[in-house]
Amino acid sequence: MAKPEKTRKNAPSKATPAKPASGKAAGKAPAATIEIAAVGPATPDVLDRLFDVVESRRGTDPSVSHSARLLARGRRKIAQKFGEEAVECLIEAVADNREELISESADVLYHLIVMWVDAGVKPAEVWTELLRREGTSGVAEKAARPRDPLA
Ligand SMILES: N=c1c2ncn([C@@H]3O[C@H](COP(=O)(O)OP(=O)(O)OP(=O)(O)O)[C@@H](O)[C@H]3O)c2ncn1[C@@H]1O[C@H](COP(=O)(O)O)[C@@H](O)[C@H]1O
Repeated sequence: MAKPEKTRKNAPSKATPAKPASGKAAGKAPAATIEIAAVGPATPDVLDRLFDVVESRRGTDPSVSHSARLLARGRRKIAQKFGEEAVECLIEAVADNREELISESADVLYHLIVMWVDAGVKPAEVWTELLRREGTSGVAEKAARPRDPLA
């Protein structure tokens, strides 16, 4: 049976695009900040805040918190949900559905954060790993790996 549409799907986006760059910034990639009406700027800080909220839900009433419900169901269920959301995300990417890709991406990030909470991984540990990789081309990193003689 087809699953009912998720409540968050196709919800009207509060995001409005940042103003076009001008002057020195023109031509550069857009900054990782967008203005959200009545909420404020959306930056990667939102992921840290989301982590704190999800972590605070651990052990609370699953009837009022989806995070509490997922955490109570355990690692396998959490991993399964993350996998499902990742597949839904890639389907929208392949279909070139931009708005749905944004919505599914948010689902993926939320479920990834639930997985971090369950596994005891802190966002700062992931940010540190990303910073460590910053500036190293993936091509160069792959070329520097020890070669597998059986490959
Ligand atoms: N970002 C999210 C978020 N994204 C998706 N979802 C929920 O994830 C659920 C996914 O629905 P599915 O039908 O795929 O999953 P399911 O209900 O587990 O179904 P089954 O697969 O078990 O049958 C929906 O209920 C969505 O609303 C989220 N729930 C919560 N958040 C954030 O987490 C915060 C805390 O939420 P609560 O823990 O619910 O208080 C919220 O304030 C939000 O910021």
